Amino acid sequence: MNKYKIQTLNNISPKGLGRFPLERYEVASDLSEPDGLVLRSASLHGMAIPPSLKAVGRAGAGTNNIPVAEMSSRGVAVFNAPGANANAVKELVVTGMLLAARNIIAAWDFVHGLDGDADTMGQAVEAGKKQFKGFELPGRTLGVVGLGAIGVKVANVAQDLGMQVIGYDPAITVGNAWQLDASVEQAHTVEELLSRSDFVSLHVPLIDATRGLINADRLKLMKTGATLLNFSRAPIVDETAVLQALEQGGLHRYVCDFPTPEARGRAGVIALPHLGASTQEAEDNCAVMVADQLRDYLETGNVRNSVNFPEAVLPMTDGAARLAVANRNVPNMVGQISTVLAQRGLNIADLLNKSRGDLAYTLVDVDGELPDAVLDELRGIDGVLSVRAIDH
Ligand SMILES: NC(=O)C1=CN([C@@H]2O[C@H](COP(=O)(O)OP(=O)(O)OC[C@H]3O[C@@H](n4cnc5c(N)ncnc54)[C@H](O)[C@@H]3O)[C@@H](O)[C@H]2O)C=CC1
Ligand SMILES: O=C(O)CCC(=O)C(=O)O
Repeated sequence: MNKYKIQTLNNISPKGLGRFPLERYEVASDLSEPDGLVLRSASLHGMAIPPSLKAVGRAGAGTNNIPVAEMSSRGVAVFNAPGANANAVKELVVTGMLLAARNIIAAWDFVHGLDGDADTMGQAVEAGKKQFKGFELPGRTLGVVGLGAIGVKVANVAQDLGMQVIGYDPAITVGNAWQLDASVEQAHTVEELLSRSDFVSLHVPLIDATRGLINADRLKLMKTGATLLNFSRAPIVDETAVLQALEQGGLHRYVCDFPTPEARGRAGVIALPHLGASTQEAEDNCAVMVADQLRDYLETGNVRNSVNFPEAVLPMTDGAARLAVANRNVPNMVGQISTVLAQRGLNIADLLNKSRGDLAYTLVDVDGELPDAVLDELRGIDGVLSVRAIDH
């Protein structure tokens, strides 16, 4: 049996990579003809996609670094690790609110600039500290844009800290709505949320609809002295407009995880080096989750937590050979697939067909073996994107 080849494009937690058994997998950062890629923030945009590729595992949440539509058109499944780093981001958002509220960065810099003996330093501390007087969180309003895995955790912890919380997410899932503290209030528009919040925290994916979500016009709606936190992605915020709002005194702080040359060192900007998911726990959780999902997909064809393929789980039929076909979601694809199998005298023992948007996915267990000629014939059907016999 051939080994599956997994290429890593970033440092991936050994705990996750350890889920690929050595007798069935070769895992390396440098190998040819990979079956699967595992990555964090490495960009696949513009990269040549090897024809051998069957699956991509994003050990994290955001998939804007992956050309998902192109992967779909090649029948390549893309997986991520929903929620696996959400607690890490939540903790950094709370840190960000406190850094902003208590003027910690400026105070820290002030202490670094002190010199002299203990008495001199003590006097400077007591004289200087008044410039860093902050404010407390209870009673302040936090607006959370995007109530997914991270947004819900941020909303709930802020509620626990005594804050008023309002949230905006027109596509909140039922599962996330169940997780949300009942006291979190719904904002009906981004504008309403911005105008009512002392802190605004963004937790949306970078997609066309969220690019530039926070622009000059919307910044004008924010309360004077409010703080904006962006732990989502840089382009969700119009940074030029944010820097202007800081300079004009409308905005108190901009806390973000995405430093740029323009923002670095500017008054009011607290920029961190994309640290949201950088905890041992989150790195382990993400790597383990995507490794398990990739293994399941490669070894059984089952799909869990894909961002482009439908969820598809079919127990393996004993003694059967499994076929996995990704195709365009158009009529008569299952009919054509089963006709080819019937013409080749292959009996279908079990079948699952699921669709998601423009893509459909079919798992077929057939009695006996699946000759290569059958796979080639299936690949020739108009609308078929990828065909795989599961090697088990
Ligand atoms: N700084 C860091 O290290 C990290 C950053 N992230 C970023 O955070 C984003 C969110 O992560 P998760 O919460 O795990 O994702 P998620 O998919 O669980 O939640 C995203 C939520 O945003 C909502 N949404 C989408 N468009 C919206 C819009 N226009 N207005 C309001 N809500 C909208 C969705 O309905 C969904 O509920 C990721 O896509 C990624 O870009 C995620 C993890 C780590
Ligand atoms: O892997 C990382 O550190 C980045 C995490 C992230 O941005 C994400 O999960 O979307």
